[in-house]
Amino acid sequence: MAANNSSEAPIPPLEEAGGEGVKHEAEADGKGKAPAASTTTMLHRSGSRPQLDLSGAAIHGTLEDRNPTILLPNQSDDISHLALDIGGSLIKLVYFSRHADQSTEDKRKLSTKKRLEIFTGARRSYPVLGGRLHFVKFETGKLNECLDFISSKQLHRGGVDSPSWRSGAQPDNIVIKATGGGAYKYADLFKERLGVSLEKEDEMDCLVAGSNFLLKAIRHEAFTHMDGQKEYVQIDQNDMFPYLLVNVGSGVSIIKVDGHGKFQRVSGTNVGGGTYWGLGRLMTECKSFDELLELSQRGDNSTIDMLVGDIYGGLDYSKIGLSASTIASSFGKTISDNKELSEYRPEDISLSLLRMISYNIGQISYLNALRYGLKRILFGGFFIRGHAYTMDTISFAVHFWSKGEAKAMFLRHEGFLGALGAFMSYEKHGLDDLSAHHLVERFPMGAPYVGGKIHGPPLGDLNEKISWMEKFVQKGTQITAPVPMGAPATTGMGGFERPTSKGDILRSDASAALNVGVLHLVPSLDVFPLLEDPKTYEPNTIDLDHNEFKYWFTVLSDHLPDLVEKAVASEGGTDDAKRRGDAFAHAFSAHLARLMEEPAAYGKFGLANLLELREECLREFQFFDAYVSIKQRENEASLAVLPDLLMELDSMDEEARLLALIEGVLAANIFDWGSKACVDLYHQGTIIEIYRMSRKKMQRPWRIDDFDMFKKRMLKKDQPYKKALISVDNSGADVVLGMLPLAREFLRHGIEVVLVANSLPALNDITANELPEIVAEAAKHCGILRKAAEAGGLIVDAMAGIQDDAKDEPVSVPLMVVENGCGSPCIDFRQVSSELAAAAKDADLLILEGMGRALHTNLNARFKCDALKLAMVKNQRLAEKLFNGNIYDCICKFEPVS
Ligand SMILES: CC(C)(COP(=O)(O)O)[C@@H](O)C(=O)NCCC(=O)O
Ligand SMILES: [Mn+2]
Repeated sequence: MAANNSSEAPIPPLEEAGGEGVKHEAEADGKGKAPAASTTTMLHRSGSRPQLDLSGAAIHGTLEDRNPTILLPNQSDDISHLALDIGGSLIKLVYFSRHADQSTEDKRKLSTKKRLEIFTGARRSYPVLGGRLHFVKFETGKLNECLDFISSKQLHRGGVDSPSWRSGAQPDNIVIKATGGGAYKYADLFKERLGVSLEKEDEMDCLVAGSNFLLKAIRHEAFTHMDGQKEYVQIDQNDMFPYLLVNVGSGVSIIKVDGHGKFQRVSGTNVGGGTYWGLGRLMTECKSFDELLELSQRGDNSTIDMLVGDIYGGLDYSKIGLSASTIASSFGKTISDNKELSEYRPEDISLSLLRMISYNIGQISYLNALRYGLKRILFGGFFIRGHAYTMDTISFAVHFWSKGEAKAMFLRHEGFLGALGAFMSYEKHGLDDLSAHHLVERFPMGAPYVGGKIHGPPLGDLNEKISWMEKFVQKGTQITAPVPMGAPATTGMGGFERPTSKGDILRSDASAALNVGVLHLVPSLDVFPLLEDPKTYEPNTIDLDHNEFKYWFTVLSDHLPDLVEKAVASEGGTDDAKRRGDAFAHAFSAHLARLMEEPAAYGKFGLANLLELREECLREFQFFDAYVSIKQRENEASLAVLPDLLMELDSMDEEARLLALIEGVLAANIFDWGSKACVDLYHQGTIIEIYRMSRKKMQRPWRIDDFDMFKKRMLKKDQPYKKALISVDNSGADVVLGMLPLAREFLRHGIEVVLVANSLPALNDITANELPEIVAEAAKHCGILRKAAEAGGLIVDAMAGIQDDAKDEPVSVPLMVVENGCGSPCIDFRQVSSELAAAAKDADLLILEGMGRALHTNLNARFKCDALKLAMVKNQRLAEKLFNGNIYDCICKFEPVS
């Protein structure tokens, strides 16, 4: 295991390890809108390269606008960057697709923007638009497939929606950024087949730029892998450097990274992925890298390697800390065995090779880390392929040699460093100052189905996706991912016994692909400014460990038929809707199955992510609002009884009213179509009957009951609240009979109110688009709401024909509605809409309502302003786990800042 010194070692070829059995891809083209991506500017790529064409730029908008839109008349409405890393074995593609133009901003958004003085892209000379970053790979041997892919999507011409494509015009001199040896080798072919020139980018530059980008912009990109356990590590953006980057391709490059664009290739080794695959191919009859890796799962290297115990008569050499199972000499046993190659099991050969090479890489990396005093070693490159045993072996070597001082880390996008770096080298993609909060990672329905004979996901439209899913289901391909996750047994300090494997099929490469989703770029997302400490903030209340996941797997699977029925009905119950419904159910079940196998498969995954995944899957099959008619029905029924409720409330004194209002919120939070228990309940009566019953049951003290503390603070005359952010939850009684009357009380106290609602539908949650209409309806019966809604720009014209019971009241504080940037039943305050972030700046009270936003997430979140968390617990297990309580318990948790 001699380390190569950089001065003597042959410079390894800078390409990736790989082989057959790898196709594409971790991408899909869901048509669902990303939350809150709102843009008005027209941008496109010019004919020659994907850059902004600034000619004829003009300011668009009024002069008072702080940050007016800049109209670029010569830009098309689509900008798409494509970059390639063409290695010896694999071609990696990274491309950016812009969202379709979403300039149709509704009145609410425009007036809110103005009121809150929201601007996007203030730090840039031009705004960056929302879009998606896709990661795709092909075997280099199947270059034609890659060219067909680029051509079918017209990626080299800005995508199929770009004007140049639609007009059929053939732009000349298109330049695509590319790195890797193939950028030289295949330049002519690209020119011939696609008419594009490849602009070569230095491979080291690209690796470093790609790695820096990932660490900076993607949350939980890096992870450690020890004894089968994956643990995500959040690297502090301000403390990223220095680190050692080890890119394990066909050969290995070792780079010391000191900053952005600041690095030095300090070493390398020619014993890398290519060596494993090359020797393996010669010594076994494997036809692909993956096959070889799969064999190692069942190998026993002690039949080939000379172990310490072989030399010491089965004993440890404890004086120097070597256990009997330590490999003394890789392949050493074969010297004295007198056996032919064919007499060794290919499984054992593969494992010996894998261990020899992985240890060697780990050791050389450690020595270089030691040489430069570095503690962090990041491993990338397609040799790793998300293969648990490879990662464990490398980690073990680093841990062993450094005596635990240095840490081996791996990257989820390990194979795409070069391609990402090439992508970053476009001068004006505008992505350099992105932060994690701008990127939302989504796992499209194709993700669980990579590998096997059917490759996916489908590249085209919805119909293709569905038929692909149907084909998949017919074939009955197993939805299992037996990536070995069991802890390999270690014996003392020396090394591992044979790896424990969970099955015979290795989906190493597939799992590597599964570990990355499509990155949705939503420039209008922000960190919520009232978070006490965004760095330590964790939205999920409960860790989704294996046990917990098992529970949620059952709950969500059981709920699926009902959800599909609602979704299909929401689309008219047509045959097409039924087909989509089936496809959705299969896609979501497959995700669940995949996560059941490996809970960390999609990065750090909590219940919030799981519930959001379900909504995203629905959108992917074009179910944009499964509960639309239920929501409408419940809104109407609730609005009909609202005047009576308001009258009843108005007859009470201030203190009694406040209690009735909070009781009302808790009682009405029962209308939750995501909870099995509640859905069962709905069969027993009308919405109004259930609401009455729920109110009657409101017995204090509630399971958490800070009401008195809240009342005291709320009614403090010398220090009234100024502005309350009220995050609402469900449609119908919840918002109409619960939250609106509470908001009205705040307005009555002269407190400005901002209602915060979902950007996209999720179950029966009310959305920010739907809310103004409900406020307007309610305002017909209530002067306070009407004046405030008018002041907040929610109602533009005073409505005719309504009783004007508020004409004598002074000009009201405003009532506004903002969207939260989410399309999920939960909320992650690291990624909220810029609208909400702007509205939050001077708020002194935050109210979170509902199980999703106040219990599953944010129960333990701390804010810089007072916070009131209100919810009814509609799940027995959660009630027990969090509060040692029971289903239908109520939570009123008040957390004043001082
Ligand atoms: C999806 C939900 C979080 C929505 O609850 P809400 O925020 O509307 O109070 C909730 O319905 C839930 O946790 N359901 C779990 C499934 C069940 O208990 O049947
Ligand atoms: Mn809800």
